[in-house]
Amino acid sequence: MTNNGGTTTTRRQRQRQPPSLIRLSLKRCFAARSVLALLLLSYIISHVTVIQELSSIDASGKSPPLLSSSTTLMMRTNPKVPQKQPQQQSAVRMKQKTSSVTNKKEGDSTRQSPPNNRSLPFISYDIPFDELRSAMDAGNDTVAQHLLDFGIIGFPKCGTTTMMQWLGMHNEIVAIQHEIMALQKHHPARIVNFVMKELPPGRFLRGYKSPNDVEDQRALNKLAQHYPHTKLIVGLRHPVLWYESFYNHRIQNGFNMPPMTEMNANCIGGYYGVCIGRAGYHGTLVRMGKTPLGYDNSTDANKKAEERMAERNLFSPKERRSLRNDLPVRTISPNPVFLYDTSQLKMPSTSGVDVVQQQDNYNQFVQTLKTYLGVSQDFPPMIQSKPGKKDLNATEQARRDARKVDICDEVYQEHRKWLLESGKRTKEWILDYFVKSPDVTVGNLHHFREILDMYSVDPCLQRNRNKTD
Ligand SMILES: Nc1ncnc2c1ncn2[C@@H]1O[C@H](COP(=O)(O)OS(=O)(=O)O)[C@@H](OP(=O)(O)O)[C@H]1O
Repeated sequence: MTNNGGTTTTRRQRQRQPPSLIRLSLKRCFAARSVLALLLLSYIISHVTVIQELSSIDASGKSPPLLSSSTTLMMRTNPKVPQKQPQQQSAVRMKQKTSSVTNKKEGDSTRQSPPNNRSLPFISYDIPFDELRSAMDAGNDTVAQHLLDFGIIGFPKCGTTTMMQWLGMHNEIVAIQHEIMALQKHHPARIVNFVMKELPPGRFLRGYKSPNDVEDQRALNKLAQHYPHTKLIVGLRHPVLWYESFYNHRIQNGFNMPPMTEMNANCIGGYYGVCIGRAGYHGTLVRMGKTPLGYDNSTDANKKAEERMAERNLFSPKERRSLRNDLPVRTISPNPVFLYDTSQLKMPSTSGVDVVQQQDNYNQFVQTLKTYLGVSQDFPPMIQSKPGKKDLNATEQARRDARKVDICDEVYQEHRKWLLESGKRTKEWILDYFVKSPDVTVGNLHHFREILDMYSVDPCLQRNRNKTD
C-alpha cells in the first residue's frame, strides 16, 4: 500500500489506472497501422483484378465481351485505375496488313500511362452488340453513335495508314489498326462490333479507317443515318503524285497492271481502280452535299439557280452527267469533315531556308486537328507509313521494281496533262466552295491554299529541278 498525497492506492488499483500517455499513443498507432494495412491490401486486390482484365485485352487483342459490372463500376469510379497501356495495346493491335512505320514511334517505352483523359466521357460496352443491332433495326438509328468518334475515310494513297497509326499513338485516342469496310457492305452496327472487340473501354476517342468510304455512297449514307456526329477525316494529294503512287502500289502488290502508256483517261478497262477520274476529288466530295450544288436550302430560286450553275461549271461534261443522275438520290451528309493534303503530314525539316515557316505550318496543322477532334494532349512526332507487300525475295522485288513508273518520264506527259486538268477543277471547287462550308475544317487554310494551287502545276518541274541540283 502506498500513500499518494493523501490518496491511498493498492497494487490492483494501480494496474487499473489509465495507461501513460506514451503507452496510449503506441496502442493507437498500432491500431491505425492495422487499418491502413487493411486498406492497402484491398486497394492492391482491386487493382490486380482490373489489371488482369486489362492485360487479357492486351494479350489477346480482344476485350471480354463485357466487363463484370463490379469491375466496370470500379473503373468508372476510380480515376486512378489504369485504363490503357497505349504502347502495349498498339503493339498487339498493330496487326498491320502490309505497312511499315519508317519513322519508328519515338518514346514508345516512355509513353505516359495512365493517360489523364478526364475531359472525355467514360465509354463502357454495357450494351451487347446484338442488342445494339436490334435497337438499330427497331428504328433507334443512332444508338451506337457514342462508339464511333472519327473515321478516316479517304482518299486511298493519301496517307490514310499514317493517319490511322499516328492518331492511334495519341494518349486520348484508340483506332482500329486495320481497314474496316463494314459500312460499305454490311449492317451499320457491324463497325462497332470491331470497336467493342478491338478497342478498350475507357475515356478515349474511337475511330476506324476505310480509304474507300468517301467514294462509296452506301458508306456515306450509313454514316449519315447512324453515325451523323462521327468526325470524318479526308486526305487529298497532288493528282499526279497520287496516280503514280497508286499505280506503283498495285505493282508492288502483284496486280497484273497494263503498262501505264496503255491506260486511257476514261479508265475503260478498270485498271484495278487506278483511274484518272478518281483523282478528281471534287466529283466525289460534291456528293456529300456541303455546297450549293449539293443541297437545296436557298429560298431565292434565281440566286439558287445562279449559284448552282457557277458551281456546276467547274465540273467536266462527263462529271456533270453523272452528277445529274446521282445528286438527287443520295443522302446529304451531316458529318463534319477535316480535309488535309498528304504533304501536310511531312515532319518539318530541321535545316534549310524555310525551316521556321515549315515548322509553323506543321504546328498550325496539328493544332487545328487537335481542336477538331477535341483532344487536349499533344500528338506524338509524325510518322510515315507506306503500305504494300513486304518480304518479297530479292529477285521478285527487283522484278516488281522494274515495272514501277516514274511519272515524270516523257512517255507519261499525256497522263500528267489529264491529271493536271482535273487538278485545276479540284483546286477551284475545293477552295471556292467546299472549304466555305461550316462543316469543313482545314488544317492551316493559308498553307492549304498554297498546296492546292499546285494541283494544276506539273510536280515534275520541281522533281527534275531537284535531280539536276
Ligand atoms: N508522313 C507522310 N509524309 C508524306 N507522305 C506520306 C506520309 N505518310 C504516308 N505517306 C504516303 O502516303 C502513301 C500511302 O497512303 P495510304 O496509307 O493512304 O495508302 S492506302 O490507301 O492505305 O494503301 C504513300 O505514298 P507513296 O510512298 O508515294 O506510295 C506514303 O509514302
